[in-house]
Amino acid sequence: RLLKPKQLPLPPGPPRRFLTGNSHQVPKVKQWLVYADWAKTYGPIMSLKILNRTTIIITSAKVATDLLEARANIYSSRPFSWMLSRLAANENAIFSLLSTDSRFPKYRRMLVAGLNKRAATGKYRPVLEGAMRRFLKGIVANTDDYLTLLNSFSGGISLKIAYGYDVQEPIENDYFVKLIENAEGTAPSLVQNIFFVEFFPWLRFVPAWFPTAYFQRFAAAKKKILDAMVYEPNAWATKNLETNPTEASYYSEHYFAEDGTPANLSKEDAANLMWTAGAIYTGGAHTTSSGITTLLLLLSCNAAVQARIQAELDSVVGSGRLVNSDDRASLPYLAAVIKEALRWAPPAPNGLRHATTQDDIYEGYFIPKHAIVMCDIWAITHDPEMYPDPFTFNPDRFLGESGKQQRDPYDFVFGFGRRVCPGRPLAEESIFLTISNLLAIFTLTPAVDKDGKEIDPMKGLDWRTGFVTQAQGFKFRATPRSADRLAILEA
Ligand code: HEM
Repeated sequence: RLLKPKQLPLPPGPPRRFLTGNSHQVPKVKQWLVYADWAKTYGPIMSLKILNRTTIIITSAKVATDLLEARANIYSSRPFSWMLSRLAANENAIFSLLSTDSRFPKYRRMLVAGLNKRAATGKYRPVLEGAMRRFLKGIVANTDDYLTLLNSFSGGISLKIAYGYDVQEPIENDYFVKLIENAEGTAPSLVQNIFFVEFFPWLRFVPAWFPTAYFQRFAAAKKKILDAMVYEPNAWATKNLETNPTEASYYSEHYFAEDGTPANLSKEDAANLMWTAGAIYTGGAHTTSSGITTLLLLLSCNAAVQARIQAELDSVVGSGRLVNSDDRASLPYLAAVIKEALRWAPPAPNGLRHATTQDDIYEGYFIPKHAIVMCDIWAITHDPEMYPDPFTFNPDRFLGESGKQQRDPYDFVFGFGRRVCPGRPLAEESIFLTISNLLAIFTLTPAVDKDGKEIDPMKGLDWRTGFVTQAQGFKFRATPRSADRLAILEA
């Protein structure tokens, strides 16, 4: 007799407590390491119960491909959260938007078309090159401040592409750059903490002044931050386009009709534009800079890898000009280095949470409708079966005949199925341009202590917890390879 799906067991997981389930075990920091560790006991598909909600955790490429890709029709929604979606009013943002919402395919189409490779290497090329030059000049002035420089770099690209907005100097004081910097961690704080309103939705009617309604006041404060990131640049863009209609950006492309007059968008289309432009601004802000930070870390302590990249650059590009997008296909070693760095430290190690839209069965396990599905991308890119010796940074694994057989980590690092990152072409291009030109002009070495001894950047290294992680607490030096090369930056 066939069992009904609900009679099948959930995937295994750590032992649960009566009523509260696994709530006491939910890791607060570096979740990707904890889940990878649990997988050694419970296998590549696990389940947690947090009060009455099921979370499925995937830690292998096979399960991720079987479910998030092959069954994308079931696994491509986002979890509904009373705190994030409703009380902080973020349900229209693509990161929270349910796949069953009629706007979902529209948002995706707009973003995929707006951020594709042709756009990244064509109309947005001057934006990426300008941001790269600003970053490299900042490195000349003060290498120690590279984190601020990087956040301004990726924030600046997103703002220019999304709205046509030029960041103001000094960049770290720019209003919109500051807005996004201050918003870091806002959305995770609404979904990673356990709020009872998620399990007893009637609590949302408890007024904010009520002494126990801390969650209402918390959500209201976060709503202000999340709203500002979407409404304020949107208001700036519409106003700017009245006086500056030639500014090319994602926003202006939708705002004007083909004949150059305002397209008189319907209320719905104007809202879609506001939310998708907001997705470029927020989605692009920390991810690319996380990838570049990892490369700075790895390159500064790998002289041999750097020397090989520089030799490749010198033979393909020479020393008389900056590297540009047309060179990318001729620089396979550099491509392997960047790929390996993103495998070694995926910027979004836990990805973004998916959710199911119907009951499902996988390998004899029951996966309920509305389950939260998390994929531990870090665990996959550190699977020793797929990437032998996974903790070693080894770009050679992607080169030569055996390199061709190697599974591409970008299949995981940018997420899955219908939710796969629409910003990937832009991210790849900006990382390539920055790292190639950095090494064309400078050589990186670890920072030195007061006695002139090199400090091992891996010692005392830490990683930020959040949707996007970033290496913290290391320093490096950037020495110009020659005065002539440095001069190209100013040309
Ligand atoms: C190295 C850089 C980047 C990495 C590693 C990265 C990674 C990811 C990942 C893992 C997801 C979740 C996919 C899923 O749910 O399965 C995602 C979603 C997304 N990313 Fe990126 N991303 C990067 C850069 C960017 C950039 C530059 C932009 C925009 C300019 C962007 C915009 C988005 C958007 C809008 C989504 C949400 C898609 C959806 O919910 O349907 N990302 N990204």
